[in-house]
Amino acid sequence: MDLSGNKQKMLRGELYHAFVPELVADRARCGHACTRYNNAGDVSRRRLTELFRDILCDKTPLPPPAATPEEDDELFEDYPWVQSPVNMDYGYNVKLGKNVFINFNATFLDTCEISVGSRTLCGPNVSFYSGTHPLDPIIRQGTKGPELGKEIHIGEDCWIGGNVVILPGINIGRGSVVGAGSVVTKSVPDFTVVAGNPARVIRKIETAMDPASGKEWIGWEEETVGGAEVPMAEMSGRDEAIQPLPKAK
Ligand SMILES: CC(=O)SCCNC(=O)CCNC(=O)[C@H](O)C(C)(C)COP(=O)(O)OP(=O)(O)OC[C@H]1O[C@@H](n2cnc3c(N)ncnc32)[C@H](O)[C@@H]1OP(=O)(O)O
Repeated sequence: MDLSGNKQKMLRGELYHAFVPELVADRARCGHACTRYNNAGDVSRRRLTELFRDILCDKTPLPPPAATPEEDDELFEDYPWVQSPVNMDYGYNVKLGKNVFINFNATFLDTCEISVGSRTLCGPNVSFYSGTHPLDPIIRQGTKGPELGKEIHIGEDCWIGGNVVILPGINIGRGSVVGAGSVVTKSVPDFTVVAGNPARVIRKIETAMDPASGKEWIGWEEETVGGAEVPMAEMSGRDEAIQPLPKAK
C-alpha cells in the first residue's frame, strides 16, 4: 500500500497534518459509511455486518447465505454487535473481537489503532480518543498545525461502563471493569475495577480466569476446542488477535 507521508506518520503515531486532501477524503468516506450504517433501519444481521465492514474498510468475505433468514442470522451470532449511532474518523484503524457489544453513541477517534478484545461490553456514549494535539498553541495552530495519535487497546472480557472516556495511549487489561462516567488517564491492569475522573483502582476482581488466582480455568470453549465458527481474524479482516498488553503504569 502506497501511503502518503502524512498518513504514514499518522499511523506511526508521529506528528502529521490532518487537513491534507487524502485524510480529509478518508474521513469523509468514513462519515458517509457511518451515516449509511446509522440509517440502516430494520435490516438483517448480514446487511448490518456488511454496512459495518464498509466503515472499517474490511473486505473479508462473509459466510455464504444460509437457507432461511433465521439460520442466516445465526451465522453472525459471534460477530461484534454495534448499536447505532456510531461515529468514527477513519474506520480502518478500529478492530473488534468476537462477541463484542458496543452500545449507542460510541465515538472512535481512530487516528491510531483502537482495538477491543473479544467478549468486551461497552455501555452507551463511550468515547475512544486516540487523537491528541501538541500543548504549545504555537505548534498546535488550529487546523494548520500538526497533531498525533496513540493507540488504545481494550483487553478481552472487559466491561466499560456508560459515558466513559478513554484517552490516547491507554491499555485496559484483560477482564477489567471501568465504572460509568470515568475518564481513563492511565493504563489499567488485568482483572481490576477502576472508576472516577481520573479513574482510580477500586478493587481487584477475583476470578479463576486470572492466572494469579491459582485456580483452574480451562478457557473459553472455542479457544480450547477450536469450535469457533468464525475466527477473529476473519471477523475483523484486519488482525489476528489482540496483542498482549504492556505492563500497566
Ligand atoms: C454494556 C452496557 O450497556 S452497560 C450499561 C451501562 N451500565 C453502566 O455503565 C454501569 C457501570 N457500573 C458502575 O459504574 C458500577 O458502579 C461498578 C461496576 C464500577 C461498581 O463496582 P463495585 O466494585 O461493585 O463498586 P461499589 O459499588 O462497591 O463502589 C465502590 C466505591 O467506588 C465508587 N464508585 C462506584 N462506581 C463508581 C463510578 N462509576 N464512578 C465513581 N465512583 C464509583 C463508590 O461510590 C464506592 O465509593 P466509596 O468506597 O467511597 O463508597
